[in-house]
Amino acid sequence: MSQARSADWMAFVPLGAVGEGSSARIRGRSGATLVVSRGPCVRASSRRRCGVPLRMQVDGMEVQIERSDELCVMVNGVPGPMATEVARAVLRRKLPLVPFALTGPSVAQHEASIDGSSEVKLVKPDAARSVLKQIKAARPNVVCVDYTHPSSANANASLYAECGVCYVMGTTGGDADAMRREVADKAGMFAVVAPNMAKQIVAFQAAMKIMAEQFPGAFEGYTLTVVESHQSTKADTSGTAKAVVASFKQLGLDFDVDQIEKVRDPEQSISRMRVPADAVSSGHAFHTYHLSSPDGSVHFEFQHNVAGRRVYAEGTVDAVQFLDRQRGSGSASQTVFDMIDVLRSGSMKS
Ligand SMILES: NC(=O)C1=CN([C@@H]2O[C@H](COP(=O)(O)OP(=O)(O)OC[C@H]3O[C@@H](n4cnc5c(N)ncnc54)[C@H](OP(=O)(O)O)[C@@H]3O)[C@@H](O)[C@H]2O)C=CC1
Ligand SMILES: O=C(O)C1=N[C@H](C(=O)O)C[C@H](O)C1
Repeated sequence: MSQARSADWMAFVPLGAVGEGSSARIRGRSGATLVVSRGPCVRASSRRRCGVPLRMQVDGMEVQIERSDELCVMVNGVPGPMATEVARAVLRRKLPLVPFALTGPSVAQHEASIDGSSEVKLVKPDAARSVLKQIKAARPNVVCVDYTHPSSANANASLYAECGVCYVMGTTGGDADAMRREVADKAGMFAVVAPNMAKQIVAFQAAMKIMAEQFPGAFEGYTLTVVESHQSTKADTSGTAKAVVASFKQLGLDFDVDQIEKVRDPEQSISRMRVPADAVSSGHAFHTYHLSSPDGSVHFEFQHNVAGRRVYAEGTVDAVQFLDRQRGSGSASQTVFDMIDVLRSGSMKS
């Protein structure tokens, strides 16, 4: 029985891990009981079940999912650092974490442990559709969180829409307009798409947007420089910087996102951007936006510097809970949101 793992909502047992004719009883975090037994399939029971359990085969395992209409969260991109951080935040908030995560094609491991307490089975892109459809069938109120790779953001968004799974898209570098159109066109779909989930940075983005809307052209003739430093593994130009640049353009600055300077060299991050050494590779986002008047006599500088990722993870879970309330509210006048909408709704906690 050493390989048998329990979640409150699912039996997740390699065939062969339980002896023929034997069974085991495991108590989950919320007190729900899981009964695992060897037979033609693995059987499980839970206090929250509603209806006949669904059986699925994943990577040589037979898994039985208890049906339930409670909110649960599937975090895709594990074992990537951002997805892992969100999975931790889901557990901290005591929300049910789906023990499956879509993962990248080159990921060698088959499972990941979240804080040593919850195991997540990693699902390669070729099995993603089948697994997601089955999870949706058993757990209609699942919400997916996507922290994957710029190159997979739109394909994953299309898959969520195809399966009717509401989602929070944190992955940057995709075509956000295409995602919004797809969600808007599909009945019952809700999504939050945003390049930054940190409450205070979202407030800064909102302030710049409001300034640009109320005072278009106020910085006409000024010059702008934008420099952003991130860990060397970051694939794209910061999506946050691109969003802020859109407001600067409305304020009259002649600037293209191609002019955003990216710092990905650890030495530069430390010496030039003053990133703490322990955050250089483990995760950081240091942004400086500098505006100068035509004669050089007036300067503005805006800066937001984040070490680590926890602030985004907390905001992401706020977005999940916001989406869950939206879809449950019965009013569907808006179905696609950004984090400014989430902030305005009062749903952001810290
Ligand atoms: N909105 C926000 O607040 C924030 C957004 N981000 C964004 O989140 C994204 C992820 O960041 P980070 O964790 O640092 O990135 P990493 O590139 O370090 O990790 C991404 C993970 O996703 C995996 N992956 C690749 N393709 C797929 C796929 N098709 N399906 C599922 N998983 C896949 C990768 O696997 P493999 O190694 O095989 O490629 C990797 O394990 C980035 O776009 C980043 O900009 C980050 C922080 C905050
Ligand atoms: O990749 C990251 O790390 C981050 N990505 C987001 C972005 O592209 O703006 C948000 C933050 O900068 C961290």
